[in-house]
Amino acid sequence: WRCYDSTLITDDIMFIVLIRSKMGTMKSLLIVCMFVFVYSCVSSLNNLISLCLCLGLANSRKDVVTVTPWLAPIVWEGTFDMNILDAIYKPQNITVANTVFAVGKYVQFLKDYLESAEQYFMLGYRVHYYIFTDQPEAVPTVTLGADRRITTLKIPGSDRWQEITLRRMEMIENLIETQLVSEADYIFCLDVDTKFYGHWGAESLSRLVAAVHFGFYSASREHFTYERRPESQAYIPYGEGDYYYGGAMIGGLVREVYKVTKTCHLWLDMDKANSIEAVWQEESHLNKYFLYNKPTKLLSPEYLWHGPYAGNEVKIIRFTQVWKDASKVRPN
Ligand SMILES: CC(=O)N[C@H]1[C@@H](OP(=O)(O)OP(=O)(O)OC[C@H]2O[C@@H](n3ccc(=O)[nH]c3=O)[C@H](O)[C@@H]2O)O[C@H](CO)[C@H](O)[C@@H]1O
Ligand SMILES: [Mn+2]
Repeated sequence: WRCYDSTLITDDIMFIVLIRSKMGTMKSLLIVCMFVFVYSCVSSLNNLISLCLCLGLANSRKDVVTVTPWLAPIVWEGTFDMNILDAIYKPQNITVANTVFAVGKYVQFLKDYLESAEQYFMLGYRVHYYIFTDQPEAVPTVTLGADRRITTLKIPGSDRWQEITLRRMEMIENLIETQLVSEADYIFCLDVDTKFYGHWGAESLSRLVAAVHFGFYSASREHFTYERRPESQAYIPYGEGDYYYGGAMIGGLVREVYKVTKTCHLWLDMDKANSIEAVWQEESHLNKYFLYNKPTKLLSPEYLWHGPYAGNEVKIIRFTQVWKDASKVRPN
């Protein structure tokens, strides 16, 4: 059952890429055919499916990097086959939790968020939205698909937007601890000032999933806006760092995301005790966490974009920030 382990699939991809670059196309094709034959004789059907996926799709995007230096896939349009992925994940009967916070004026984003999620997010899977808000009465009534439901959780408001965004770590940690360990398999924690515009499905599932921030996917690491003050727990020195990840998306197995939120909550508390707030609040801490706990899958900026128009490499927008006048919607 190698398909369940993304790193093993990646091994296969690397093997194919390696022989294609070392030999001519005909020779490598012959070797691949022999390999497929031997492979199919000795492996399960699932292994063969995994190999076919790699043969067909591994090199289909030449304009973008599709694998990290630690061999985690970076998900771009054209690098995966939904039929194969659904054949793997659907039989597992998984439940996907989705947390979203709508505090103060941000409740206005809920309608579009939920309606678009119902059109594109994890269709065909059991989805449970958990909406944290200070105004449960303002949660819109949205028609949900079969096997999809909403739980509204009342939380206090705040007069600082930074406090609202960074407190998400602690609240998600508590939710997982008290409920989700027994209620869900995977979780995605997303920003609410957003909208889905395209398919977001099982290709996004893995043990620990991060999204490459749209502003930095082609930037060099010196330009990443990591926290640079050594006094903060989020500190990352110049010369270190892999990618700059967006705070608007944390995903993965419930138990893995629990570790993210617990650790970041601890670091946020330590910073608070030292009267320091990281430059991008919990996003800075998240970047520190992912530097030392590498995500097993990265979502390309298709999954965290910043407007309705696609870019050069971004051929499809799946999930995007919506425009907001921060001075009008934030409390400070
Ligand atoms: C695209 C992206 O990666 N965005 C991140 C970025 O700025 P953003 O400008 O995207 O932050 P933001 O104002 O959207 O706040 C993040 C989230 O906190 C919630 N919220 C915030 C304010 C408020 O009054 N009410 C409320 O409910 C809401 O769910 C919102 O989506 O940096 C923030 C930390 O500084 C977060 O890490 C965001 O996820
Ligand atoms: Mn946002």
